[in-house]
Amino acid sequence: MKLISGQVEVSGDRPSAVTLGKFDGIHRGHQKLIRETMKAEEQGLQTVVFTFMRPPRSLVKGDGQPVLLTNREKRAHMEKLGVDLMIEYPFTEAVSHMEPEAFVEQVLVKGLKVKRIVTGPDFCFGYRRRGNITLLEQLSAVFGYELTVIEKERAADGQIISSTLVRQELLAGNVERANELLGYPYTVTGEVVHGNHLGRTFGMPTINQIPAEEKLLPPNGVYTARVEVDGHLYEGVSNVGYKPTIEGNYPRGVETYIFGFDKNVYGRTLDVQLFHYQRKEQKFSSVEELKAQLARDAEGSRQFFEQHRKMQKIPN
Ligand SMILES: Cc1cc2nc3c(=O)[nH]c(=O)nc-3n(C[C@H](O)[C@H](O)[C@H](O)COP(=O)(O)O)c2cc1C
Ligand SMILES: Nc1ncnc2c1ncn2[C@@H]1O[C@H](COP(=O)(O)OP(=O)(O)OP(=O)(O)O)[C@@H](O)[C@H]1O
Repeated sequence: MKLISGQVEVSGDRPSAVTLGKFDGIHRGHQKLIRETMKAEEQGLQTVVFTFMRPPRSLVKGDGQPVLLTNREKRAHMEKLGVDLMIEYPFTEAVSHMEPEAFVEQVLVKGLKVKRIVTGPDFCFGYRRRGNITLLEQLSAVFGYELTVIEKERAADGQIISSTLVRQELLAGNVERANELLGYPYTVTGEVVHGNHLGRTFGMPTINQIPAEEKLLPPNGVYTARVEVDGHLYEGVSNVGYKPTIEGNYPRGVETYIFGFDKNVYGRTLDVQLFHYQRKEQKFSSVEELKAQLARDAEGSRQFFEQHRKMQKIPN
């Protein structure tokens, strides 16, 4: 996959099929849109995903709302989906004031040689979000591209899937629901850093990770989890939080006891997949109590995996 990041002037070398949006989370709706865009490969078009370097709303309103995917994680997902070109467009003052007609003509038509545009029905763009599918339809006759508007993907209960909904579910601790909407397990990526090496003395070595500041974390507590190391998925149990039982001040992090694993992974960047919220993070009155609870947490996680494997509910 080719990446163009932070450039206002973009140019594609081949005619393209383009889909646009923030794509935070790349949920099932986004995946449907991207797959639809990729169908144009049969007509010799390259698949382009046009996204902004950070959610436009955070700049417009000045709030730094946490994200489901960091830029780095988003790139990895796009690559895996088979996107040919990903554009991370800078959201500068000038860009936010661009009229939608100018954006279509200069960026999509002249820059990317667009022949097909794929969006959802509510896609808005340009100054004051005046650009919409009606305008894209009108301009398709002028610039000679085809517009495909796809219906919104829904959850099994009929609810429309959106990044906002996934964020709400995760913040409420509903990891299973979030995973259903995403179509994959919510994953936290981070470098493995040194902890206090206390876990080892309990017979439960853990990996400690401090995720990117902007990454949305579910509520502090214990989660059934899986960690990917060298292409292998290891089951385990994670704690999200500050470990209040242990003296000292710790940043909010993710700490995982990986079952049957004792390789040295310090300094490596690993993915932790979350499946199920088990309990709140607690301040125990002694390390002994914490240790006993950790054994129960691990057992809870093992049981979850065993039951869900039987129901074939755990993805490979
Ligand atoms: C599954 C799991 C649950 C945990 N739950 C708590 C908790 O409720 N309260 C707490 O203070 N620390 C909790 N911790 C963090 C432990 O305090 C930590 O694993 C232990 O201190 C070892 O840390 P170290 O790797 O820095 O040595 C939990 C850790 C894991 C892996
Ligand atoms: N459930 C869905 N099914 C199909 N397409 C979708 C779905 N949700 C969003 N899209 C489309 O994906 C593109 C990117 O949209 P965007 O990144 O704003 O997604 P969103 O999930 O609706 O985000 P938010 O919740 O922040 O509004 C748009 O064209 C949008 O219409």
